[in-house]
Amino acid sequence: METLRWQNDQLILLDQTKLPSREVYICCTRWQDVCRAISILSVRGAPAIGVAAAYGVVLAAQNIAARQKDLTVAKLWEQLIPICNALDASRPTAVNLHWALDRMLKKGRSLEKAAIPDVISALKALAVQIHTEDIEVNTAMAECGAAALAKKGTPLTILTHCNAGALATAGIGTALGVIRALHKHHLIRMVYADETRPLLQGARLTVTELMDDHIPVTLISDNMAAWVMKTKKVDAVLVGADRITHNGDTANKIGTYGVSILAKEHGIPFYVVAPVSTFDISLATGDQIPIEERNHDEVRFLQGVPTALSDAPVFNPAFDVTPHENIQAIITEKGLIMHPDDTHIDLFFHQFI
Ligand SMILES: CSC[C@H]1O[C@H](OP(=O)(O)O)[C@H](O)[C@@H]1O
Repeated sequence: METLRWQNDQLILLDQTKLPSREVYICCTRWQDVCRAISILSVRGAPAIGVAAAYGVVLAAQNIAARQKDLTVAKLWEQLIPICNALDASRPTAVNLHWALDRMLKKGRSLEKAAIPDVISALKALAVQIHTEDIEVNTAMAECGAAALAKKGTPLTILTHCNAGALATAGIGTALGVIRALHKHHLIRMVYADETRPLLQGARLTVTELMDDHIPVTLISDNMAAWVMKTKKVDAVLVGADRITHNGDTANKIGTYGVSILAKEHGIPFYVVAPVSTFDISLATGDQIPIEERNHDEVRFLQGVPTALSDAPVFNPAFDVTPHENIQAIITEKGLIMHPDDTHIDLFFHQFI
């Protein structure tokens, strides 16, 4: 399975809403196709949607240039800015989406004197670079995380929430990347994967990824996490992230905050695995992170089967925020930030960024 591929000036996306039963690919020829795929989670995961959105800008630029023969660069940007805004608004929480679009816009602005074909080529090259960077960053994070966790040298039991795997990125994943690296060194005893209601990214995606890689995995419902921590000697919790603020507060899939409290209660270290592009240090604390609220039917139905009355009142936040005090370390491609807080994050960015 390939999360996304740029081929013949089109973006091919694996439709994750159809997994695990069907492996269906969507061919995106317009930016609107990408916008819709992001909003309905055909493509999902903070890093993956950033890469997809970058290609969405290329599709828009290609189509505008093909339709408008006397196009100037100024006119091209006049039309691309609202398109970037629409892509940015498709999912408000994951900051990688915003950073990728910001890089595309900055590249465009730097080419105001170039010929249109050169602008299109430069945008395509940058989107490919953003794609390639994510693959490389995943590998670096995996090695960094595995080195930190392998200290004891004994196989580990891990609990994870949602899907922070290859299906959430362009590479081997963030949290699942670390798990893959540990498995390569025979250091995974078992991975307990929360099903992650309401959209079941854990059951549908994480379990599929780990079984495909012959990594020991056990699917649990979300309400089993506490009992698994108490009875199954969990060594660590590993999760991904969608946005990390200056003090280390971390937005991730709904349910992550609760898992962090359970981990604290059981004395289990809780790790966030995220690339530097997931940090948004312009926000001081997690209560400033925009939390996406999604369609209420996502909670009223399970895979199309009603589980509540059609007019049952619903609250459906797609993310929650784990306070930095609950996080043992943030694992990035540049190294670990132990006990993340303002000071440690400032030190990290000063040293590495
Ligand atoms: C590699 S981090 C992916 C991150 O995104 C997921 O959310 P969604 O499936 O709604 O895109 C979840 O928060 C994961 O941790």
